[in-house]
Amino acid sequence: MKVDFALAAAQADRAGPAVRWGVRSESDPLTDVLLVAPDHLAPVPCCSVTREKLRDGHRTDGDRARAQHRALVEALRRAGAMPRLIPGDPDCPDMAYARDAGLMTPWGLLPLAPGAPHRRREAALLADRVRALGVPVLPAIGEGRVEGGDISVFRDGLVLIGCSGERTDAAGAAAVARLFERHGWEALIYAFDPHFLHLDTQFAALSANRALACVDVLEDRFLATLAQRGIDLVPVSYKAARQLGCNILALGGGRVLATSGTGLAARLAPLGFAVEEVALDEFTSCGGGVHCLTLPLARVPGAALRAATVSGVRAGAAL
Ligand SMILES: NC(=[NH2+])NCCC[C@H](N)C(=O)O
Repeated sequence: MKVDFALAAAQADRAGPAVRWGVRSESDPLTDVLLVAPDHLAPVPCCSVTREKLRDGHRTDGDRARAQHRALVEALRRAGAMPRLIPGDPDCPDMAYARDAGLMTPWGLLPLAPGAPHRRREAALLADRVRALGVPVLPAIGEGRVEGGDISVFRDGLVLIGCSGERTDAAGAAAVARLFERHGWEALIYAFDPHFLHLDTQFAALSANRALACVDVLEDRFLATLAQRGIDLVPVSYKAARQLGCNILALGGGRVLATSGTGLAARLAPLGFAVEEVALDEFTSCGGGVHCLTLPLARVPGAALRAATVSGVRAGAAL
């Protein structure tokens, strides 16, 4: 699935001024989402899950990865979100994890500063490609290291920032916190061990007051802080989290996309969530799931109706 810049620009033109770029939460209805084509996906021994898979003989099957990615794109489209697919780069084997090199804020895309050396080039590439879609791009983060998998723009006024010291360090976390605090948001920084890679492998929003959480791994102080903010947690085991079972994407209105095989659909149905599962083992074997593969560009409160009404037009313009 090759996508070039001319096509990206055409997508931008057809989207027109109707798109309200920006994300104020992890669970408002998702209307526009960026993905990076996985043509150059390869397992890099840069995180615990991938190291374990390589030890067990895993090799990426490119055709299978592309087919799984296409199914993810289709699931997003069916859910009323417009997928924007940009090309990856031959020197960036992890760039399909679109979440990590940039952060969509309420004020535009913030190019980040990945801590993993092999991912550093991604930030500038992503920023250029996102700009070509017509999305406002902010000045890049100036200090420290930050990856998007560590940031949860949880709900309007509250951002959570994971800080392992490796992918995201104290200076980078503080720089992101300052940006949000300048706009009157509360920013909470949570320090954890680099073994767990990113905050989004242990924690992900389901709604404005509920999240999936690997409670065995998250520290009690952080769990208490979440409880004080009125956030209820649905526990996920450490084994499930290693299979990216925490790494879900809330679509808004109680709809959720998850990696298949995690049993979340049955667990979340009684809580009123409709979970669609997508097979993504080519990607989970390289350490990332649905949340890592998607970078929301626009979430619009109350947009479900709009997405449903115009989905024919929007789908026609996508990809
Ligand atoms: N947001 C995420 N959890 N991304 C997962 C990225 C996985 C990738 N192999 C890396 O280690 O960088």
